[in-house]
Amino acid sequence: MKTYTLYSALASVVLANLDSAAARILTSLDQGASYDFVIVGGGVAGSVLANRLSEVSSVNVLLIEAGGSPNGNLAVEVPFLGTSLSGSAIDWNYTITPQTGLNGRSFELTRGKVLGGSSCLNLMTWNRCANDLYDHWAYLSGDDGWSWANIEKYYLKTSRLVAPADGHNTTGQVTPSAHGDGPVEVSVAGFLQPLDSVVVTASKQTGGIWEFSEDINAGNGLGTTYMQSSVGEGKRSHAASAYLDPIANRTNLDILINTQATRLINVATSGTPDIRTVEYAQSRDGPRSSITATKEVILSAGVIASPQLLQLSGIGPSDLLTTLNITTLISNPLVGAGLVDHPMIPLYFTTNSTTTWDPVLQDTNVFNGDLERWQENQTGLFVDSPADVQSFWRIPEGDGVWSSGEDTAAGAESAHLESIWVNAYAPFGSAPPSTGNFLTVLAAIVSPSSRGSVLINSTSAFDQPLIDPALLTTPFDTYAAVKVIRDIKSFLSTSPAFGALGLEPYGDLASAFVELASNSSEETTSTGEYTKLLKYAVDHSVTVNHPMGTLPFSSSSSTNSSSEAGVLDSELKVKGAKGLRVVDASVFPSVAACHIQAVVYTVTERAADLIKVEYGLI
Ligand SMILES: Cc1cc2nc3c(=O)[nH]c(=O)nc-3n(C[C@H](O)[C@H](O)[C@H](O)COP(=O)(O)OP(=O)(O)OC[C@H]3O[C@@H](n4cnc5c(N)ncnc54)[C@H](O)[C@@H]3O)c2cc1C
Repeated sequence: MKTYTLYSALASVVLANLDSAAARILTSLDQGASYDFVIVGGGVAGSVLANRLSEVSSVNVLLIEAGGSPNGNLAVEVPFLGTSLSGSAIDWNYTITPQTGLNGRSFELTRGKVLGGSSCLNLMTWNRCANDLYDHWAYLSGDDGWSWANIEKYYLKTSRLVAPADGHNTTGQVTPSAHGDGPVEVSVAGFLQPLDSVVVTASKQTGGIWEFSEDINAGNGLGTTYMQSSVGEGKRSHAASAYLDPIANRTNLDILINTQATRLINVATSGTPDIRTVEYAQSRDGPRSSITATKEVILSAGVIASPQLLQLSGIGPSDLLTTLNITTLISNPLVGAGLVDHPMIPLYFTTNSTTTWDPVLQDTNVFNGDLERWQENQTGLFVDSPADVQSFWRIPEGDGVWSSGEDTAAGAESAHLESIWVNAYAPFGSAPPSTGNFLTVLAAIVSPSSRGSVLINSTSAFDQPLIDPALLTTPFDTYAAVKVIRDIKSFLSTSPAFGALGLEPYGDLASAFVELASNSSEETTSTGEYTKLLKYAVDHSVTVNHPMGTLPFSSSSSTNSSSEAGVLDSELKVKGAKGLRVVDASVFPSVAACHIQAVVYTVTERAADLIKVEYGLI
């Protein structure tokens, strides 16, 4: 099943060819080329590292990327078309394993295969998570450098607030002082929808868990807020446009595209493995070449490919490696374990509002008109991602679910649940209805307790590993799936602002919504609401595409067998190895309860300084 099918059929007509003409971009390396740092993967983390390390003119940096350049791909540039890129040539087109928590369903997991990585295909929501996420990471790793007080300066280096595409007055919609002066452009929506003010009014009317927050990036990760996105002047601002394009004239950075790292090789003849050689190829059966970094290799291939490459190189669960006849260099069962993603349940409602953007999906002429408007002067619906408002909230302390388990969130300002408000039918796995007006509420669990894995089942880097996010496999997560739907149902039915929309649950949701039983013991009978909502969640859950945590960092002193064990030390170096670091979404030591790209940018900004300090470069 395809998770993001939104207007993919229509958008396919506007996909342009990749253009890989930027300077310093290579398709093969010169004989005898030498590099201090070799970075594998040119996504969010790899692009930031390539930029920050090559700021030092005395070092030479090589960035190896499996995909090509995103330049010239209209669907990357136009924010509204972002979801059409799932399943395209710049997607790795992974499929997750059949999910036991979802009745055996499996579906595609989108990951960018292009310079800029998944930031070229994502939905651009810009959340940096609550301060307490970073404080929790400092606590888990014993490294105060990860605390918010110390990492704030790195967040401020990632991005800057710019005006929305329509230049409207954003007073009360965002707090400028919470933003920095970095390369990624961030803005609130430049073509606000009628639904947005309804949700904001409802949040102000209702308060409590729905309370309005002027800026979700100002420290507290809770409340209903105008969504900020990595968009500037109506165009997507991604890792390659923000961090690579401006430095195309640097002569100490080479970018090798359309080239896949196939494994890492130990250069030590004895003692601690020194893993500074990268083997690479341009096709499954093509010749293998290799390059050795004089200082270190940094793996930024993302949450799926980074653990895959470690396992292919003999770093991972020794049982698994033995089964595949791979010699174990470093035995660590945590390599690839701990995969966590945010489950998301789309809820559909019909509405009597005629101001939804459903016609864009229902009529090619309307779609083309909006696209032409964007092409003319970057205005109109297509300057934004399909949603402009989001809400984050917690399951309260007194809730019975906590009697059987610890809080799954990082702290009191980190959410358990989220809703994203879309002013139309946002299709996930099925075509949109050909007529009618709709509201979609995307209900997500952002602090789930389920943990899955990424494990190779072949010795080729060209075969996808087994990716099991283990969605909805814990009692907390199934409870939270029902809870998030119920909280949204209650918000919609109690806040007067929604009254004028005439909302009615649509499709399977209509039969899942039943009146709360007067006798709570009826709740879990086959006709009770709890059972019906859980079935709805099991049948309809997808993910928000936020996988993380497959190579967690940890206390530098903890060993692989201790309870605080991780794969990396707190400076992101692979434990038990020399010359090898990992920097990407794999490294998160606990679940981040927000959309995670800004967290990856922030982590990487710190990582770049850690590397510079280690080699006396600052
Ligand atoms: C459809 C979708 C929607 C999303 N929506 C949002 C959102 O709205 N907001 C948000 O905050 N986050 C969102 N995300 C998540 C966010 O984009 C990612 O978390 C982030 O990009 C991860 O950064 P990364 O550096 O870890 O990996 P990536 O950005 O994925 O980069 C990894 C790079 O490594 C390359 N690579 C992999 N293997 C190899 C190899 N063997 N050799 C060479 N190169 C290799 C890849 O091609 C890729 O370029 C979304 C993601 C997707 C896919």
